Amino acid sequence: MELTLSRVTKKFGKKTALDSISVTLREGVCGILGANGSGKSTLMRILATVMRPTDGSILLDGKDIFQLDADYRTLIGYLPQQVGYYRNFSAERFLHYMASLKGLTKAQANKKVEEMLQWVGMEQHRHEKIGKYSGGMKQRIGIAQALLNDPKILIVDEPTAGLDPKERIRFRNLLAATATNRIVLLSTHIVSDLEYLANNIMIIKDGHFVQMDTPTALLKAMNGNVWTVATTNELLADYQQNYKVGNIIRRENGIVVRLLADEKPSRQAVKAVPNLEDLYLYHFDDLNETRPISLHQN
Ligand SMILES: Nc1ncnc2c1ncn2[C@@H]1O[C@H](COP(=O)(O)OP(=O)(O)OP(=O)(O)O)[C@@H](O)[C@H]1O
Repeated sequence: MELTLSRVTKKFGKKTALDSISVTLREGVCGILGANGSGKSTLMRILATVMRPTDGSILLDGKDIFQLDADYRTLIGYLPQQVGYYRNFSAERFLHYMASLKGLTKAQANKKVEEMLQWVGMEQHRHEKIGKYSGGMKQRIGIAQALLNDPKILIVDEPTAGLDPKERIRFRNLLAATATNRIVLLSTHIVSDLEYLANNIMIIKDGHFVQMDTPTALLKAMNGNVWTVATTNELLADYQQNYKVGNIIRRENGIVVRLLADEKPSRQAVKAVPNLEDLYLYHFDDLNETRPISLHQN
């Protein structure tokens, strides 16, 4: 199965949210990595056919998804960033409602709702109202509804935003278990979501396609660009001014800075093994703005 995007463009008035994206997606998890506002949700909405592109085409095995229409929609599962849950519905009622919208028969729905409630560990909460659920519980019901029709293409938009670490890991594990024999598209700006999950990572920036490759290949390309440097408080500002700086670790006898540089930034710098945070920092340069630098006290 192949989903082929050719020159997919989306404009909102003068704003170009997606600019001529061409890429082919195959089975496995593809993580779409981009800073806030880079166009991830727009791309997901278009792939879910909630929105049409201004230009370009998307073919599923050679057929236009908008022409396939309902035949395409029966193949997809979509968990949007914001789900309009019915707060007064219980999980069980909500899943039955979604199953009927997806065209499952009563017998199919009974079987699938039961299976999903158990799979996401919500069987004990099935009669409670969704309005009372935690963020993580809502996301588990969200992924359950997306999988009711056993979709061949699963689209999940920033599913772990706002979840606590335990729920995030739980959700990631659920997603990992769904990845065989489907195209799974997962948008995120949280790199750790992709570490264990993604077969491929697509990087988009300001609506542009930057690159797509396996995490291993993306990290290999950064070999020799990531360094750690033991320094002092006084010299820290210099490094921050001249390099993209990631984690700063404070130790009793000084500071260790992780930074990106094409060449050895100082005599005492030591080459580090690149990780996905470095990749994010390399492309987006806004680690310091979007997330506070973690100050580990050793
Ligand atoms: N309906 C809309 N009308 C006007 N502009 C929009 C609309 N939807 C998105 N945009 C703009 O398009 C750009 C891409 O937005 P999009 O929501 O796709 O980004 P994103 O990467 O998903 O961001 P986030 O991580 O914050 O959700 C942004 O500049 C956004 O303001």
